[in-house]
Amino acid sequence: MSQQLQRDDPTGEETLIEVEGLKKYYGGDGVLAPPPVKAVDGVDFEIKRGETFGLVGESGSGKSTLGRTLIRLEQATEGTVSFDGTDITELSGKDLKHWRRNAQMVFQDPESSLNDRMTVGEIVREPLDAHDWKTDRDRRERVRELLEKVGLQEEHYFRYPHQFSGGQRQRVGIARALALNPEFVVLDEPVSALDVSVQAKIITLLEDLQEELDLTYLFIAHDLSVVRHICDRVAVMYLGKIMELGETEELFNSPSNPYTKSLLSAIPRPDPTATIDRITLPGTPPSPRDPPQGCQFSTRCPAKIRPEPYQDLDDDVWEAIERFREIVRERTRVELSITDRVKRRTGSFSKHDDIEEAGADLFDGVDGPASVEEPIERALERVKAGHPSEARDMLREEFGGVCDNERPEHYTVSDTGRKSYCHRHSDEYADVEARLGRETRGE
Ligand SMILES: Nc1ncnc2c1ncn2[C@@H]1O[C@H](COP(=O)(O)OP(=O)(O)OP(=O)(O)O)[C@@H](O)[C@H]1O
Repeated sequence: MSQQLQRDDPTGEETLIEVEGLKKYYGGDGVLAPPPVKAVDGVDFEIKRGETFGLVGESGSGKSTLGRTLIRLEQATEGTVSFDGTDITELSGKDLKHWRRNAQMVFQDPESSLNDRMTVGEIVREPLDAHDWKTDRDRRERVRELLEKVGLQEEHYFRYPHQFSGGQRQRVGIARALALNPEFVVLDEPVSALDVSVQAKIITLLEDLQEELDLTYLFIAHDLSVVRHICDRVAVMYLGKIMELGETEELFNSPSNPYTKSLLSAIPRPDPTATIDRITLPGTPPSPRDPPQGCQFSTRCPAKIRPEPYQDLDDDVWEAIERFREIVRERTRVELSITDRVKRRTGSFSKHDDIEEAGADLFDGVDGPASVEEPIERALERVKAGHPSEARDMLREEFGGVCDNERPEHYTVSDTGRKSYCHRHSDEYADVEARLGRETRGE
């Protein structure tokens, strides 16, 4: 049942960008370096010509990095990005410079992305100069034309960004991005920094420009209502991975992935009597330097699959185990000083002694079988001795199921080709709905 995301093309529309196995890691070079930050950790998808493709997810999930890597502002660590059939991760020198005209970016914060010492005319003109575009006179003419296109006036040419409102500055940013007539534009939170009334105007402008200039957009956003309004398809990211990808309305109306469900359940609804249960995620997202071994979402997933021996364990006990594992994982993030390490070696380490209390709080009044107590006790001792990573691994071995240990596949979950990254879509397990329904009904 597994397929790569880019293989299916139910719409038959033309592909502009095809992404395969794309990874972008930061750091991690050298023997003594800490592990790399896995900002984008293996994504596959395609963007159709003329569409607006949305990218959503919590802060730090890798959206901006993915956008930047698609247009070669970052060099991919692994994988390919084909633009109209050319693998742009391989381009260099003149070929890269020439290709850059095709793909541009509009940034979130028009305040800091525009050089305050240059006039608006100079800012918009800069890419034309850099690419030696036609003559001086043509460039000036082009800038005037662009200012008009984005709703600014000719007299704005000689003004400076600080003389403009946030919305006007973003118009300048858009004019600059369009200067070289790109086919593809990455819009990285283009309206997040603006007042709501201004947001609507900029969104309308972007839609009009798309229509007029046949643009293809990658639209990165936190605000899900804006995404729902503007995007044809959406990909939901978590910890460098695409959790679900599909047509916007369908994905918003009937999400399949537990992460998408929890993300969408947090949107305030116009009808307060609507019976959508809010899913509150426990814990914090793991560090992208040390992502979970199995599904990226496994440490917080409300639909996580339990291992066979614990299928019938009391829910309260299971919940306490999961929370205890979270606390132990948090301890693995604590950096130890040299003194701490010496103390650890001499057996006088006490920094993590409070784990005892946390464990007592969690398991107090919870009646678990001896088979649970014993591994918890062993883990407590390892944490206290200053080895939380060992405790974490022991706990995973004992209580970890398929979600903790194996990366899921992307399953096709609808007739339109929507994909979701979750073990529960396999026939072997109860589906997400069944599990979350049970959870919210308190069964
Ligand atoms: N140049 C860099 N060097 C090291 N780590 C980086 C760099 N750029 C991004 N990261 C890390 O990569 C991860 C993904 O960051 P990214 O900015 O792509 O996420 P995001 O989803 O766009 O978040 P936000 O919505 O806050 O912008 C984060 O952990 C971030 O700290």
